[in-house]
Amino acid sequence: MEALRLEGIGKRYGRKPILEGVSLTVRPGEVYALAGPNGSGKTTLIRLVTGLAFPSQGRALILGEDVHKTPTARRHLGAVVEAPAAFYPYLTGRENLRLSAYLTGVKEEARIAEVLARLRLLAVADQKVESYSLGQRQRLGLAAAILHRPKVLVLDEPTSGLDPEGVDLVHGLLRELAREGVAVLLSTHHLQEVSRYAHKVGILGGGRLLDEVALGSREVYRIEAHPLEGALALLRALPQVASARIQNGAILFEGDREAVLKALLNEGYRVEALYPQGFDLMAYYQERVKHA
Ligand SMILES: Nc1ncnc2c1ncn2[C@@H]1O[C@H](COP(=O)(O)OP(=O)(O)OP(=O)(O)O)[C@@H](O)[C@H]1O
Repeated sequence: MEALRLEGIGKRYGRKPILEGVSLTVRPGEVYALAGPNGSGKTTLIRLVTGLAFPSQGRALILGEDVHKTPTARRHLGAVVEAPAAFYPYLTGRENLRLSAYLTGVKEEARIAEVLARLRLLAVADQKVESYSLGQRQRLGLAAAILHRPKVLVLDEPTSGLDPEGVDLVHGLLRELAREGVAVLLSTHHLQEVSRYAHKVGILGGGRLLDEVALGSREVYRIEAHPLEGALALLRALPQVASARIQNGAILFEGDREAVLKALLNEGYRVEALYPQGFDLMAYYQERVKHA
């Protein structure tokens, strides 16, 4: 079963539709990254998923329970939505986590030390939060979110405001948590970094989920064929080709290379090279958003 399921969820503020009919699923152990230009609705979607906003349409299910109808649905959820998360400034990091532990029913003190260590906060654990840097607060927010070992973790731009070391730490942690079976949904503007370990990327634009890219399953090839424009038109007409475009004097295409080669040679095109190419998520994203 999916850990997180959105069914046609949407939000309007007054008469203004912000999001419409967004459906997606995140399975245990999967990392789902939400991307989209500023104002495309990433934060709104995350607020809907975490129950901070009420949907105008559709529903959000965590382990099969409706977030907005069943208060207990959120017991499996860990989240950082407003970053950095709010803490009592006059308490230490450890004391703040003790409070979160109490509220979420975590009894072991050792678990607090464990998450502090995991977020590399042990050195400042007994300092008041008011003395924390922005990055330290961000990491404390994540520590509080994972304290009760949630099965679903939802994060709004978890790496914003972090230094490169902090960014690596957070990506490493999310990758590990996914390996441990946690379902992770995060929003990000850092597609390149996230694409190294995310399983799916959802692209938001114009209030809708424009596309979903399953990473690791895209077969992309570069082919040098002449004449180029005619070859591109031919590839685009082939049912075995999902997408094709020109880049630096060659065609990048996604699809069945045998079928492409056969079709080009049959039509008398000159093929000089054909080789696999890593999927360029950034270029794909820009293309997708441009035509939204
Ligand atoms: N409470 C609200 N009332 C009215 N409009 C809102 C409200 N909250 C968000 N919006 C509008 O919804 C749209 C989506 O905003 P949202 O913050 O979800 O986008 P985002 O993709 O997270 O943007 P960014 O990348 O800048 O963080 C924006 O046009 C914003 O002005």
